[in-house]
Amino acid sequence: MTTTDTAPHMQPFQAEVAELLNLMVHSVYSETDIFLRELISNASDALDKLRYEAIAKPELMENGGAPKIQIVPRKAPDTLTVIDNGIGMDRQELIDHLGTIAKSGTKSFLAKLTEAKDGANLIGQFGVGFYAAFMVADRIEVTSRRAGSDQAWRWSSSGGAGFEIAPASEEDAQRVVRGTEIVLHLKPDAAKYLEAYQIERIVTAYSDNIQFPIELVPEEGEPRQINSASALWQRSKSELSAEDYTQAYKQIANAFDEPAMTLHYRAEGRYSYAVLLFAPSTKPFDLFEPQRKGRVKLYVRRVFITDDADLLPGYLRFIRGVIDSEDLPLNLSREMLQNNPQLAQIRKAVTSKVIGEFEHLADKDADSFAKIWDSFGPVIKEGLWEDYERRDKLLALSRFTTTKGENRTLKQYVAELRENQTEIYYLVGDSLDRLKSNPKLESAAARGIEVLLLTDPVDAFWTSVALEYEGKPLKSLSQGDVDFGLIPTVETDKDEPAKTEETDEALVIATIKDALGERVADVRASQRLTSSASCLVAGGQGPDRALERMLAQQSRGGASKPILEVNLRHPLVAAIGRPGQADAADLSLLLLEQAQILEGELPDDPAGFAGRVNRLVLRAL
Ligand SMILES: Nc1ncnc2c1ncn2[C@@H]1O[C@H](COP(=O)(O)OP(=O)(O)OP(=O)(O)O)[C@@H](O)[C@H]1O
Repeated sequence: MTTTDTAPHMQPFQAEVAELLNLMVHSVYSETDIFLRELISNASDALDKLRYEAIAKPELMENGGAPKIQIVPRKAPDTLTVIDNGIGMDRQELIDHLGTIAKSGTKSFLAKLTEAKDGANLIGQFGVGFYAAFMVADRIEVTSRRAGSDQAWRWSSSGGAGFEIAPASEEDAQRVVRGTEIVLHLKPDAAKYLEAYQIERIVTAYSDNIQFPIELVPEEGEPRQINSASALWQRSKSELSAEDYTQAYKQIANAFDEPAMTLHYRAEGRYSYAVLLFAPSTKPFDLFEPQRKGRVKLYVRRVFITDDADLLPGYLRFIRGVIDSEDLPLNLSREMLQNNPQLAQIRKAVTSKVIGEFEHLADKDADSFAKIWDSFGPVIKEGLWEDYERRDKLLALSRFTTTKGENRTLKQYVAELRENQTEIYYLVGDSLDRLKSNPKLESAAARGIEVLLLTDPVDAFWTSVALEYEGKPLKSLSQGDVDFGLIPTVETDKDEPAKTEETDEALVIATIKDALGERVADVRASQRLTSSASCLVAGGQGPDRALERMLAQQSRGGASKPILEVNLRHPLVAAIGRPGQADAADLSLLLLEQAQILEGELPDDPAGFAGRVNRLVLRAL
C-alpha cells in the first residue's frame, strides 16, 4: 500500500456529481423519503452480489453473519445509519462509485432537473441513488469492507466539492466485518427520520418486497424486522393486491410511476420459472441509448444472478421485472448466459407472453395500452424491423396517426378502405405538420384515401421491409409509382386546377429533363399531385426518401438521385411547354427547388434559387 493510499485524501467529485449535489441541496423536493429507499435498494443489491459471488467462493459468507439490512436511528447525535453485510467496496470502488455518475444521459438529466418543479420524480427515473442522501444529511460517512478483504475503508463527505478517503480506524474496521455502513448526519429539518414510525412507514411503502430482512435497531429494546422479505413473484396471484404489485414494481424497477401493465405467471413443464414483469407508464431517460439494453433481472431459485442477460429482445427493453428460474445452474457464466438453450427458450416464451398481454390489453383496456404505446410505440416498432416471427402481431398492435385521426389501427384502416383500394398508404417524414402539408397527399386526399403519417425515426427503417396487413401491402407515397386510377375522387376536383391550355406533355417532360440534367434520376407526370406543381419521390427499388435522408445525415451512404414528379395540370408546368418559352430552364429548376423545400431540404444552390425567384418576380412586376 502506498502512502497516498493511507493518508486521508481529498478527492474532487466528478463535475456532474458536484452539480447534482448542488441542485439537491438548494432545491426543495417534497419527496425526501426516497433517500432511504435508495440506500436500502443499494444495500439489497450489495447482498445480491455477495450471494452471487459466494456461489463460486463460499468463504466470502464465512464472516459477517446472515444477509440483512439494519437501520439505526440515534437521537443524540442525530444520525441515521444504514448497514448491510453485503459485498462491500474497496478503496477504488468507493472512489469510483461514490464520486462519479457512470450513467449516460447525466448531462441532459441535470438540465431537466434544473427546470423541473417535481425533482423527486426525475430523481426516481434517473436513479441518482446514493446521492439522494444529501437531501437529508449534511455529512455522510461510509465505512466499507469488501467481502474477504482484510482492509476496511472510510469515505466521508459534506457534499460540496469532494470527499475524503482513508483507511478505516481500528474501531470502525472491527465493527464493519463485511459490507457497508452508511452514517447520515441529519440536517435539522430531517430529524423526523429518527422516528421509528417514520422509518417503518417508508420501508412499508417502498421496500417491503426487498428479499432480505430489514431490521430497525431502536435506541432501546431489541432489533425487529420491519419488512416481509418475501420474493413477491413466488407468491400466488390470488394473495396479491394491485397495491402489492405497484409497490413491487416501484421497488424492482426503482421507479416512481405506476405500472401500465403487470404480467405475473409461473411457467411449468419442461422448464419452470416465475415471471413478474411490468410495463412502465413513463419513459426512462436511457430509452434510446444505442446499446438498447433491457434490465429484466434474472434470478435462479431466488438468488439474483444478473440484470444483463438480455432476457427480452431490444424492442422490449422498457419492460422491467424479474424472471426466476428453478432449473438453471446457479453458477451461470457470462458465456453460458449468451449461449444457454434453456435461456433462449425462456426468452422466446416470455417474449410471446408479453406480446400476448399487449394484445389482451389493447383489446380489453385500450386506454392502458394507449399509454404504453404513447411512451414506447417507437421502441416496439423496432420489432417490425427485427422480429420477423412476430412482425404480423406487432403490426396489428401498432397505433398510427393518419390523415383520419390518431391512434388508428390497421384493422380500422382496412375496414374503411375506399372502393378499389388495394394498398395501405403511408408517408414518412420528420414532423406531423410538414407531413400534413406534403403535396404527395393531395391526390389521396381528393379520393378520401387514408394515409398513415409516420414521424418516428424508426419508421424510416421498418417501412423499408416489404410488409402487408391482411393481404394489403403497405406502400409509400414517396416511392415508386402510385396508381390511384381506379379509386374514385370524392371531392369534385375542387382543388384540381382546370386545364387552361393544351399541353404537349412529352415536350414539357423532355424540356424539364433537359434543364435538370444530372440533378434527378428521371422526370415524370404525377398521379399524386392535384394542386401543387411538383414533388420528389424515390425510385421503386431501393430506400424510401426518408430513409435515404437519414442515412445520408449519418454519412452511411450517398443519397441516390430522386425522381421529380410534375403536375401537368399546373399552369407553371404547362407554361414550360409554351412555344418559344425563354424561361423554361429557370422554371424547371424552380420546380425542383420547390419540391426540395417542401421535403424540408435546402435547394442545392440556395443563392441560385433566390436569384431565379427574383428574376421571375421582377419580370412580372
Ligand atoms: N451499500 C452498498 N454496498 C456496496 N456497493 C454500494 C452500496 N451503495 C452503493 N454502492 C455502489 O455504488 C454504486 C452507485 O450507487 P448509486 O446508488 O449512486 O447508483 P446505482 O445504485 O448504481 O444506480 P440506481 O440508483 O439507478 O440503482 C452502486 O452501483 C454500487 O456499485
